[in-house]
Amino acid sequence: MNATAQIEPKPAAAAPLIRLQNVRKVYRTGGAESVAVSDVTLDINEGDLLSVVGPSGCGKTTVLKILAGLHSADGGSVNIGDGHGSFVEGRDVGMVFQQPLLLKWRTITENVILPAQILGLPLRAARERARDLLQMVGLGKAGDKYPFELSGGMQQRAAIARALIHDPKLVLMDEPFGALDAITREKMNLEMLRIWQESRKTFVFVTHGIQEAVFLGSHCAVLTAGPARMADYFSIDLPHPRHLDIKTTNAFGDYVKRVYRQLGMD
Ligand SMILES: Nc1ncnc2c1ncn2[C@@H]1O[C@H](COP(=O)(O)OP(=O)(O)OP(=O)(O)O)[C@@H](O)[C@H]1O
Repeated sequence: MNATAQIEPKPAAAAPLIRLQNVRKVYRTGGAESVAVSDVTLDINEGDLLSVVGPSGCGKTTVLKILAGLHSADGGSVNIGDGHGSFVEGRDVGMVFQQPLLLKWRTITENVILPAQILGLPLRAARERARDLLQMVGLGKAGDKYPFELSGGMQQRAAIARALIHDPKLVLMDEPFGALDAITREKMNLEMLRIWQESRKTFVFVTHGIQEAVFLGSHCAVLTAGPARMADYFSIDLPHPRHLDIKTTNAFGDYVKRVYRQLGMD
C-alpha cells in the first residue's frame, strides 16, 4: 500500500429529519393522569413515509400533535430538523385530517391557497403552485368549483393539495381516508403513493388500517393501547411502484402478520 495515499473520510450518514427518543406524554385532567404515549423511539429520514398504526386510543394522534408542535412531550426528546432553527413548525408542517375541512364559500383553488395566505406568502406564486398541485392530485379541472360540487375523495385530494401549498418539509396525515368508502379508499391509497413519490416530501400517516399501513409505508410504527406504547418499528421493503395486487403476495402477508402479532391479534 502506498504510504502517502490519502484515506478519504467516509461521508457522514445524513441525520434523520426527525428523531424521537423515549417520548412520553401524559394528559392531566381534573387531577387525574393518563399516559397517552409511552416510550416512542424512532427516526424518520427525509423522504420516508412512516405509517403509524394501532387501535383507537393508543396515542397516534398525540404523536402527530407532538410532531406538529401542538403538544410538548413530558419525557424523552423530540428533535426535528438540524436543530439550528431550520425547521419551523408553522411553516414546515402541512396537515391533513380525517375530514377535508374545506371552507364551503371558497373555490377549491381559494381553499388550497389558504395556508399560503395565512403565512403571508406571495399570492400570485401560490396560485400557480395551487394549479400544479391540483393537477398532481388529479383535480386539474376542479380549481373553480366549490367543495359541495366534489365527491368525498375529491375533497380529500384538495385537502392534500392544501397541505402542500406552502412547500412544507413534513406532511402529517391523521386517518385521512377513514371517512371514505372502501373502494374510494383503495383508489386513494394508490394516489397517495404517487403523490408521495412525486412530491418527495416526508409523510407521517396515521391509520387504523393494518393493510393500509403496510401498503403505503416505507416504514411502520405499531402502537398498542393499555398501556399506550410503541410495540414495533420496522422498514417495509416491498418494491415500488406498488399496485393493489401486491396485497396477495407472501411478503405483504408477512408484514401484515407481524402487525397482527404485535397487536395480539394473531
Ligand atoms: N386533550 C386530552 N386530554 C386528556 N386526554 C386525552 C386528550 N387527548 C387524548 N387523550 C387521551 O389520550 C389517549 C390517546 O389519545 P389519541 O387521540 O392520541 O389516540 P388515537 O390512537 O389517535 O385514537 P383514535 O384512533 O381513536 O383517534 C386516549 O386515551 C385519549 O382519551
